[in-house]
Amino acid sequence: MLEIFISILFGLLTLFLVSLFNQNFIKNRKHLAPGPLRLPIFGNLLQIAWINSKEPHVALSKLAEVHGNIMSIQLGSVYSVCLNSFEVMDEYLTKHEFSDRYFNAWIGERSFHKRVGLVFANYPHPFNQIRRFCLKNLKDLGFGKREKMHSFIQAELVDLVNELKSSVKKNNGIHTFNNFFNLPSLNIVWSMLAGTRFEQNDPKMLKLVKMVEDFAASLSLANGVLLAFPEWKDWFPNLTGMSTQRKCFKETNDFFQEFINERKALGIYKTCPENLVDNFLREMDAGMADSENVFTEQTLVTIMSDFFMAGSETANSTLSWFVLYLILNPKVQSKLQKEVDLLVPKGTLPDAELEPKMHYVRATLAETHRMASVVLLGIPRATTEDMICGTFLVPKGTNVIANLHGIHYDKSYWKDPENFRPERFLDENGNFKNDPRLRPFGFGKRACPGEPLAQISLIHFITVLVQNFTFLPVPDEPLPSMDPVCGVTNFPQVYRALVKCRC
Ligand code: HEM
Repeated sequence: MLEIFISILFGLLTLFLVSLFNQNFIKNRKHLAPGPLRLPIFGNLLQIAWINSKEPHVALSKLAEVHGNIMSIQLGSVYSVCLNSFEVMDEYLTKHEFSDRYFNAWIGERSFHKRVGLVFANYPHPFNQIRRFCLKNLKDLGFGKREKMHSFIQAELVDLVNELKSSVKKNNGIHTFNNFFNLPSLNIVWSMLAGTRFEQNDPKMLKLVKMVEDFAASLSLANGVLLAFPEWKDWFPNLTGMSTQRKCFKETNDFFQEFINERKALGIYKTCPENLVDNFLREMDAGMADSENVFTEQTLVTIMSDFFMAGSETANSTLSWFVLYLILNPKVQSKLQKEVDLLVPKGTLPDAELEPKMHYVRATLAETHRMASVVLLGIPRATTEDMICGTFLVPKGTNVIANLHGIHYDKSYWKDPENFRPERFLDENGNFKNDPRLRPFGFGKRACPGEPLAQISLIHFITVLVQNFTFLPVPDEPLPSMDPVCGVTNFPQVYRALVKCRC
C-alpha cells in the first residue's frame, strides 16, 4: 500500500517538475517580458494571492518592483502582460496595436456570447464605427456641455439632498453610506440613453438599481478567477458566482430590450429621434440592406448595458470615497465649504463661468480620483499583432493589464501618495493645475468616453454635498476604514457618518 502511495506521489512530483520546467524554460520565453516563476495550472495566481489576496493591484505593484514595469504574468491559462508605470502606459496604450480588448467566454456571457457593444468591441472594426456613433450622440444630446448637463443633473441633486436630509432626521443625524450614490448616477446615464429620468421610488428604477447592485456584488475576487479559467464558469457556476451573474445579465438585457421595443412601437425615432436609442434605431433601419451592418439590436442592448455598468458604478464609488475622505480630513472639508460658500450662492449650482474659478473643488476631485483609483486595473486590453516593447516581445492577442492604481501611488512621483492632499493639484497661486499622471479615465483610443459627463456631474455633486452638509465621524465609534472592497471597481466598505445639515 505504502509503495503505491509513494509511486503516485513520485509520479505527481515528476509531473509537477516537468510542467514547471516546461512553463518557465522550454517554451520560447526568452524574448518575453520578465515575470515571476510560473507554477503549473495556476501560473502566478497563487503568488499574487500570497502577496495580497484582497488587493491584487498592490500585489502586482510589488511584483513589478522586482520584475520591471513591463512584466509577464500568467493568470491560469491566460498569458498576460502587466504595465506598471505612467511612462510605459503612455507609450504603449496609446498605440493602435494595444487598442483591442481581451475577450473570453466569461466576458461574452453578458453580450449574447458575441463581441458586440462598445466596451469589448473588436478593434479597429467595428469599434471605430460604434465609438464614433456613441461620441457623436453624447455630443449632440448635450452630454459634456455644462449648460445642458445643468438641467439634467439639477433634479438628481434636489432628490439627493432631500433623501439625505430625511435619512439623517430619521436616524438621529447618522447616515449609513452603502451605495447611496447609485440611484442618481444611474439616472444620469439613463437620461442620456432614454432622454428622461426616473422619479424617486419608480419601481422600474428600483429594479434597475437592484440589478446593477447585484451585478456589482457578484464581481468578487472568486468571480475574477474566471478571467484566468473561463471554462470554470460551467464547471462551478455557483462557486464562481456565474449563476447569479447569468441571472443579472438576463434581467438587465431584458429590461433594455423592453425599452427598445417600446421606442420601436412608438415610431418617433423615424422622424424626430429623442435619445441615443432612437438614433441607433435609425442607423439600424438605414443599414438594413447591408450584411456587414454592425447596428443590430444585440449591439444596442449591449451598448446600453456597457454604459450602465461603466458609468454608474464608477461615479457611485468615486462619491462614496469622496465623503469618506472628507470625514477623515476635516481641514479639507472646511476649505471646500469656504470656497463653495464664497462662489456659489445657496440653492444654486456652479454655472459654466464659475466652474473654472472653483480651484479647490477641482483639486479635491482630482485627489479623490487619484486616491480612490476606482478602476484599479483598467479594462483589459489586447494586442492586435506581435509587438516589441523595449527589448521584449508582446505576442499578438496578449491580455494587457494597466495597473492604474500603481501610477497613482507611485512614491517616486507623488512623494506621499497615502495622504489625501488636494493641494498637490494647486500651483503656487492656489490655481488648479492638472497633472498628466492622473489617469483615472485611461489612455488613448480606448480611454473613457464618459469622462466629460462624469467630471461635470461629479463637480456638481461635490458642490451640493458640501454646500448642504458637513460630514463627521460618529462620536464614540472607530473611524471608518480606508481598506477597500475590490472587484472590478474599488469601493469603500459600508460606513456610518454623522451628517450635519448646513441649513
Ligand atoms: C468616475 C467616473 C469614471 C471613471 C473613473 C471611468 C474610468 C474608465 C476607464 C479607466 C476606462 C478604460 C479606459 C482604457 O482602456 O484606457 C473606461 C472605459 C469606458 N467608460 Fe468610463 N469611467 C467613468 C465614468 C464613465 C461614464 C459616466 C460612462 C458613460 C456614461 C463611462 C463609459 C465608459 C465606456 C463605454 C468605456 C469603454 C470605452 C471603450 O472601450 O472604447 N464611463 N472608463
